[in-house]
Amino acid sequence: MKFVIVKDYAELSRKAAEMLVSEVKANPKSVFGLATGGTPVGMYRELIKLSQAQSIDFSQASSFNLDEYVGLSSTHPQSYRSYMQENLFNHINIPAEKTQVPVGNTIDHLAECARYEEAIRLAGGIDIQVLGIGNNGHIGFNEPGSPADSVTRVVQLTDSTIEANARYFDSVDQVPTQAVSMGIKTILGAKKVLLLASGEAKAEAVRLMLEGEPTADVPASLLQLHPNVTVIVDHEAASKLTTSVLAGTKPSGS
Ligand SMILES: N[C@@H]1[C@@H](O)[C@H](O)[C@@H](COP(=O)(O)O)O[C@@H]1O
Repeated sequence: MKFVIVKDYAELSRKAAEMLVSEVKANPKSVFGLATGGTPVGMYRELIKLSQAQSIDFSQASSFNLDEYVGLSSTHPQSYRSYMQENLFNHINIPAEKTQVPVGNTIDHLAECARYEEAIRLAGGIDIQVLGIGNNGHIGFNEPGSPADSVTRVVQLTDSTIEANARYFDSVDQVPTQAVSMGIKTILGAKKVLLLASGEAKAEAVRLMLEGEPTADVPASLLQLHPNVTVIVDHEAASKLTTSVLAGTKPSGS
């Protein structure tokens, strides 16, 4: 696991965007795994800036988002599809039909989840998966207890996740209680993973992710099982790490 501490959110956003640009420059047909939430907003902003400044071509690229709320239509302002359109897709030349976000308001969730897994497989798998991290260590919407062999499925959101995400809705009771989410196995199937964490509220989750054994109780800790993970955190998110992690002597085997 490659662990990078940066001074602040601006630097984190720049570094992450530069990694995605390198990816598409090296392979114009890159398959991106994308994330939502507050953390990657700055990365998308930087990515748009770099793309415009350097005329980066996404016309052959494709993308798969981690998750979507159950019950929200793609045009709902708080859907993750709307988020992606506003924060990225409307501003780069990735073809609309090559951007995939799970459909949250289908009548047949099982079929949608199976279709999504199959679409990732047919695309040749994800080249680089971007992740944020929830305060409770979730990745995508894989809440504590999500098994390492889980694939795309409907998941129940925990109260803490619903409360944390209520800031995007008018009130907490408008936050959907379920989501369609890629599973841990889906995420671990990506060739590379890039996890971003910023701010003190993430410090404990970052510590639990990197210290100790991989466990389903802290879904992000299962990333220790992946051979190519880059974690970029700012000083605040790194503030609870022990010196052994900071010195690069832990986690072992990565
Ligand atoms: N499903 C998303 C996650 O993908 C995201 O990582 C997490 C943290 O969000 P934020 O970056 O806003 O703290 O929120 C949501 O639950």
